[in-house]
Formats: sequence, C-alpha cells, structure tokens
Amino acid sequence: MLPDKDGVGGGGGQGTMGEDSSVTLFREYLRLRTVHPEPDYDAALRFLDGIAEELGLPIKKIEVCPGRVVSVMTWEGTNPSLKTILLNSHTDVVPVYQEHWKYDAFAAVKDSEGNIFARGTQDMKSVTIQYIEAVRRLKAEGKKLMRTIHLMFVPDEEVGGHKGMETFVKLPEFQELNIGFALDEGLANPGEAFTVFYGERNPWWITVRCPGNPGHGSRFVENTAAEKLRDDRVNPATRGSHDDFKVHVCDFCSRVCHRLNTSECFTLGDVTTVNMTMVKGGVAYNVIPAEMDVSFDLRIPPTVNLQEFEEQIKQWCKEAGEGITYDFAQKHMNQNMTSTDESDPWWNAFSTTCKAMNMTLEKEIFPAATDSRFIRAVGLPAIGFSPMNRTPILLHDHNEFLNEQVFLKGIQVYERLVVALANVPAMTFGEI
Ligand SMILES: CSCC[C@H](NC(C)=O)C(=O)O
Ligand SMILES: [Zn+2]
Ligand SMILES: [Zn+2]
Repeated sequence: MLPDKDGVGGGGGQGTMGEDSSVTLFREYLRLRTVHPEPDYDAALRFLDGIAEELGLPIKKIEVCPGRVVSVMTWEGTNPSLKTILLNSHTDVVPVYQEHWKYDAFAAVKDSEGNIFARGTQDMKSVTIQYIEAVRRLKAEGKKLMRTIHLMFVPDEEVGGHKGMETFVKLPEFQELNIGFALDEGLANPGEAFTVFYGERNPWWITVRCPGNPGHGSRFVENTAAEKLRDDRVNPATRGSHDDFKVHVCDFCSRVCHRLNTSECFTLGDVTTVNMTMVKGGVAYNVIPAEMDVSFDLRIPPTVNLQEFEEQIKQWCKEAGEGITYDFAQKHMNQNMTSTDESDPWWNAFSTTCKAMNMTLEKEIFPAATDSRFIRAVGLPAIGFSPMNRTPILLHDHNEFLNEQVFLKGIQVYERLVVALANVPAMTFGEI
C-alpha cells in the first residue's frame, strides 16, 4: 500500500494529482447526475458494475419496478449460513438551485481546504464510497469475515422509496439476503461527536379538503371553502363561530415548540412537528371556489400513540366546519426502534468499536425519513449512521460539502465496523 500523504493512515492509493484514490472515486461518483426528477440511474448502475468487477464481487440486480433497479454486491463470509450484514445506501440525490451554489453542484470541486462541494457529498454518496473503499481495503489485506456482507444500492429514496426500498423489502429476493443487521444513512454532526439514529419519526402527509359554497367573487357568501382555512373570517356572520384547522395546528405547534425550547433532553426527533406546505384551490379571481385544499407535513415520534393522534386530526376537521375531509399521501405506521442496549450483540459490536476509536456517539431519533423505516418495519435492526463529525448539516441545502479528511476517516471507521459486525458470534436464538 502506498504511503498516505495526509497522515490519515491505512488509506487507498494515490489518484490524480497526489489525491487519495478513494477521494478520486468519490468525486467521480458525485459527477453522475442521479438527480431528481430524472435521475440517470443507468450511469450509477454502470459505475457500480465496474466497482464490483474491480473488487471481484458478484453483483445482483433486481428490477423492483420498471426502470427502478436495486443492486446488491455480496462479499461472502466464511459462514454463509449466518445472518448477514447489510450496508445500505441510496443512489439518488435531490435537485439543486444552481444559482445559489459557489460551484457547479455536479462538478465535485475541491477547494484549498479540501472541502468537496457537490450534491450528495453528505446525502449520501460519501457513505456509498466509504462502504466500498472499506471493503476494498479489507479484501486487499486478505481479511476473511465470518458473516456475509451485502452492499445494497437503492433508487428513489428521495421521493419516498415506494419504487425502491418499500417495494424491495417485500420481495423474496430481499428475504433471501438473510439480513441480521443493517447500516443506513444518518446526519452530519457539527461538533466532535457522531450522531447515530435508532429510530425515525413517522412521516404523515395529509391533505385537508375544504368544500364550501361557490358564488360571485363580489358577494358575501356564507360558508365558503376559503373561510374554513382561515381564522380571520371575511364574513362577519360566521367569524369566530368555530376554530379552523390551521388554528388548531398553530396552537399545537406553539405548544411543541415551547416544550422543545424549554427541555434540554429533547431533540427534534423527540417531538411532533406539523407544517403547512401547500394550499390549492380556485379557478378565477371572481369565482368563489367550491373546494380548497391545504396540505401538511407531519412528523410523529415513535413514542406517540398514532391512533389517538389521528383521532385528534379528525376532531380538528370536525371543528373546522362542515364537510371537511382529509386523505393521506404518506402514512407510515410502523414504530419499531432498534435496540441500543449494551446487551444487544449488534449494538454492542457497533458501540464498542466506536469507543475503541475514541468516537463519542449521540443517540437520536432521526427527524426526517430514510429507507431505514422500511428495514425496521420488517423487523430488522437498523442504525442510521454517516460518519461525518465537525461538519455542518447541509443535506438538501445549497453548497453541500464534505471535507476529504472527514471522508477518509469515515472509511477507517467502516473498516473497523464491518469487521466487528461481521464477526458478531452466532446467536443462540435463530442462528444455531
Ligand atoms: C417521507 S419520504 C421522503 C424522504 C425524505 N427524507 C429525507 C432524509 O429528507 C423526507 O423525510 O422528507
Ligand atoms: Zn439520504
Ligand atoms: Zn435526502
């Protein structure tokens, strides 16, 4: 192995201009435009095929929906009958507002401080390449692991995972992987610590439909769709007669916000948030619409009783006026969390390895949604972890970047984690 110019140690070879070859590969992957709304998934599949060939690993492709392929690269363990380790990552990225970026968001420019700028540097092309490079180094060292490792690359996480992981976990090809434990994405941490996620808030996307009396825009019309959306009623006859849905939501949000700000123990993942994100309706300035729709993005922690919460929503609709209904565009109901008890063999392997590397872990509930929710929903333990400390959280933001030293350190972290997880002894229940 070539010496490492940056003192990171245990690195890959030198790529272009003395750059570590792992960084060069990362930048190459960042340049693939797997960006919504029309991700170039074929480019990602070709890239991954090339890597599988380099590593001498078989790669299996499963078309879960037309044009949506999951690839699985497999490094077989010395005891392939044991439960396996899944290293999951998604290949798609969210769109950019290029005019707000310092550099082309798909050029993977590296500045003088070693910060690499591109969409996907944090979410989550870094993790994909870190998994690959960790496996490449372990193989090059001649390591043999007990459990099989699957590197899974999935499409469409950023648009809800319906044509990706949500469908794949229900297929026999997923069952056949015989997964025992999964790693998936987390978030950067601006401090020294690393954040790990053992659960996620449930995303509920709701559209509240408010019907009302139509009529000429110049008149006082009673019981309009619009007045069910607003608290300062236009019509003096009905103003203040009942609370609208938005008032209930605002009251609820200010109570949550107060709790979040007054308790040191809470992070965003521990509280429910509701945001009004869309309002639709109307056909002309002078026609009072027969219906107006308002949409909300709700995120509910796994500790909340979901049935009771839905009853609350029903009540708000009832109080907001006649004929109001709601429907869901997204309604995740599973509340499984992954054990972070030291007695849990998977968590124990994960946490003791991190401790041995002097890493401090902060355990949290993921505030948004990742593909881990589908993995946990089929009863598998999954930890959300992207090894990025000393890094501002910039996923989905302008000028997303990751420093190359942080990236390289992450490869070392995975090298150790993969060995530890793959060598977790066979469990008395279910494995022997
Ligand atoms: C609910 S499906 C969309 C998934 C998306 N994930 C992230 C990490 O931004 C979100 O939470 O909105
Ligand atoms: Zn992501
Ligand atoms: Zn994302």
